[in-house]
Amino acid sequence: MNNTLLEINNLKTYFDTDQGTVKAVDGISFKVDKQKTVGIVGESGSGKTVTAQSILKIMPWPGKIVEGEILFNKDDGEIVDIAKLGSKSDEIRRIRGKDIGYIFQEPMTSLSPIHKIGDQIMESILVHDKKINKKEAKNIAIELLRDVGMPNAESKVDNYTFQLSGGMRQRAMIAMALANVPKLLIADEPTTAIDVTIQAQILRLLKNLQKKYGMSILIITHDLAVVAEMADEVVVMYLGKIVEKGNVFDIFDTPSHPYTKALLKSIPKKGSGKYLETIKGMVPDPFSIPQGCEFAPRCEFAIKGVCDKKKPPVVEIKDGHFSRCFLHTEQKESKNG
Ligand SMILES: Nc1ncnc2c1ncn2[C@@H]1O[C@H](COP(=O)(O)OP(=O)(O)OP(=O)(O)O)[C@@H](O)[C@H]1O
Repeated sequence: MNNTLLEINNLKTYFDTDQGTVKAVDGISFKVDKQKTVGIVGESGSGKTVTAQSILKIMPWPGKIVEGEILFNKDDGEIVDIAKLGSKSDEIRRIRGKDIGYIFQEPMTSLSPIHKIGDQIMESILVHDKKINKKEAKNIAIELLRDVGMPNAESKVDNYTFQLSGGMRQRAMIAMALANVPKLLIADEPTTAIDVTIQAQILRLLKNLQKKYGMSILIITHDLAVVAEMADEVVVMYLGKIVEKGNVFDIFDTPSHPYTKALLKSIPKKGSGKYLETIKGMVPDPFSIPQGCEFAPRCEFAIKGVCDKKKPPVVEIKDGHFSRCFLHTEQKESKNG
């Protein structure tokens, strides 16, 4: 795992509810290499957020990791399996605050309304680094706020969240996530709640900060345009499973899975003035998963008697480019079974 920061193997996170089991994440595997960006895309309900929550061990009740590994490569070369850590253990608290930073769609889930933003950033630094005193921590907080493009960082450090605009709150949350220079930044729909001009600024900012701090980023979005802009590697999820993964060129230039192709058709083309094609049908109810390929009921290429009957194999189309689809094996032998 020398060059790999995070390696997820066959992860399954299920919710046992009164109505049945929701297999929110159902056997996914992917890697995040050092200083690289991986984008996870998929429609609502595909399991993107639960994947991020599993990595941090913050799944809402009754979410539970039932199988698989989440291997995290620590500084000293030690590998920790986060899947095996207790959600309240000292180790996961250290990893959450120090090694993995996270930002969400809604800043108020990680910012407190009753403390000054500077105090919140300082607190996070002081908890994890006993050698730093308060004054130094405040200077780091100001520097971080400058880094994230907060105007008048010296005075904003003493503001409460209600005194900030939406874009500024987003920046404060990013500063907070970066407080301890994490090795991995998880960004779950980081720009969905803010307006389009600010979105582009925030994405550019994340890229610059990645260079400055040498971080890896795991970005979660339903917006393929964001992935095209940010990601080196792309993971496409549908109903808890990875249907296709590969590098950003594989996915955008030679997409293979019908679901990825359909998602790509739904991206607006600049200046084309064309209406977007939406993917027909709806994501199935998690309690009535199709017997065969999960996407078959919506797939225009589905083969009757095959795709609606059995689960498709994962096929490696070319080095590092995988697709979970019968269309590959119907014509040629699967390399991966
Ligand atoms: N607390 C919970 N109890 C039961 N099921 C849950 C819970 N949280 C999430 N799920 C289910 O897990 C599945 C995956 O949800 P998840 O939020 O990861 O999807 P997503 O791809 O992030 O979608 P979105 O883009 O809408 O956030 C969904 O079927 C969802 O209903």
